[in-house]
Amino acid sequence: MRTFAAAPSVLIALDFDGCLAPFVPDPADARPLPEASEALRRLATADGVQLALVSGRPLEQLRDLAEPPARTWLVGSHGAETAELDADGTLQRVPFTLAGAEADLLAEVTSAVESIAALQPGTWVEHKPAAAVLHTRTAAEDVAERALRAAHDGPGHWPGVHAMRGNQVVELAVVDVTKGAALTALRERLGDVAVLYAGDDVTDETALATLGPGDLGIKVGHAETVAPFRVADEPAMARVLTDLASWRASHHHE
Ligand SMILES: O=P(O)(O)OC[C@H]1O[C@H](O[C@H]2O[C@H](CO)[C@@H](O)[C@H](O)[C@H]2O)[C@H](O)[C@@H](O)[C@@H]1O
Repeated sequence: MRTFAAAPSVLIALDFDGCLAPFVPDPADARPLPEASEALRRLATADGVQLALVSGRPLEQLRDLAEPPARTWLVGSHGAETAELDADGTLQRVPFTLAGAEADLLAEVTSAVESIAALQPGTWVEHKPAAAVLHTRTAAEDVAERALRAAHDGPGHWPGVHAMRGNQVVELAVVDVTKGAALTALRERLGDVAVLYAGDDVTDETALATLGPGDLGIKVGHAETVAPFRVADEPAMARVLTDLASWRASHHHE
């Protein structure tokens, strides 16, 4: 981490749920830990540091829940949407629209997933610009597993549909995106930067897999990973960001 902190120019790219924000039953209640938010505020004003949040959340939701510092890059919907946050909180979007056929497919997928949720008590459907997400955190374990399998093996296998298992969710997207491809595009846009990426979920593995020499990959939690480093949970991740903010500040003054 000290070597990374000493690089002239760094991109610190972070997953949201399960990395900055602890899991909660209602996704609308998720918030970053205060220590993580404070560290991001310090990092945002440090020389040579760029910040990015890379999330499965739609962009506006990510901005409203995470309240990131101005000039933070936001990647939403697992990479389908990208924007930079202005000083006044406006999203400067890299354009994204669904093609007509994708929009039709999304309507069909949404209706199929709604039918599954209607049969499995405690499950519900989240609607995103390019995906429908079946949530099962508030269902009994056997019901959750049945619902996830039905969505994954049913509409999840339709041509043009990309199924992603997440933490007690399955997301069916009508565009072929990954956090890894989005992180690579962001790195190309920013030029010569060392990249720190941290995340907890399977979807974060595509981003962690893009990292190379000079970068820093951190897995949050106990799941299998390609990342060389690991922290136990969200509070431990917040401490990493706090240390990084301090080291970055002291390195700058050396
Ligand atoms: O890429 P992320 O920032 O980690 O977002 C992934 C998904 O996060 C949300 O769902 C997860 O967090 C919820 C709130 O803690 C929890 O209730 C749910 O079980 C988790 O899977 C969000 O609702 C999804 O849209 C994101 O794709």
